[in-house]
Amino acid sequence: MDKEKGEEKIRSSKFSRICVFCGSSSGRKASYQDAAVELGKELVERGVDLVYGGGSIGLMGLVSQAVHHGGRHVLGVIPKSLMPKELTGETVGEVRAVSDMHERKAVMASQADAFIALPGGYGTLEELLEVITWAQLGIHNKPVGLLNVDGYYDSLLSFIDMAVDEGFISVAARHIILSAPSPKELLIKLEEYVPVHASNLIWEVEPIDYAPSMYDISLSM
Ligand SMILES: C/C(=C\CNc1ncnc2c1ncn2[C@@H]1O[C@H](COP(=O)(O)O)[C@@H](O)[C@H]1O)CO
Repeated sequence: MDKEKGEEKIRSSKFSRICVFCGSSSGRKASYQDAAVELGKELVERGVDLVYGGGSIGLMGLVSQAVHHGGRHVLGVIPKSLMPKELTGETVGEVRAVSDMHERKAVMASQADAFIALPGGYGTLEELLEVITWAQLGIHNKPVGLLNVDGYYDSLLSFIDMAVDEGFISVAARHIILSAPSPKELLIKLEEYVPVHASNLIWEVEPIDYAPSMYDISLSM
């Protein structure tokens, strides 16, 4: 059950909060911007809250505003040095200031039950690849999905398939990445995801303001 606007509302997702990585730019095609808004509305529809990198610029702004206007909680995690408004714009929802980019990623990851990457640039790719690597190492078991709007991630997926063929990524680790062309299809895949990539490693890191999730293997981030 999920309390929303004074009413009891049944959450139609098994996720409480999803982390979205996306461009601080809007991209050239309207379809990228439309997908960011559509993803935000889909999260609202399913009663899912958002954690993201803070800021109102680019696709980050569009997805966060869609979730906030739909009445769901938005948590933006921003390094103090990025907080001046000319860098990130006016952020909606709750803003948590952190000391650096490493802490930002750790907080975003610990606060989410799943990850979605919309189209984006270096920042998005770096955040995406880090959570995939963490899944491979068994630091978490949370689903990771690419919103492959208009085939934006086709060449990345082809590259990863090539890396599997060349023996640098295992077939099991390839299954960590889910992808779909629309938010609805992607969320269904994330909901149905069964982790196959297990690790026996025990991760012992100081927890940072940590709310454990059902997807965590150990208290790890
Ligand atoms: C660095 C400058 C402006 C960028 N402002 C950003 N504000 C908040 N978060 C950001 C910003 N730039 C990157 N991020 C993070 O990386 C991801 C997007 O990066 P991309 O390279 O645009 O894909 C995003 O998820 C944020 O976490 C002033 O020059």
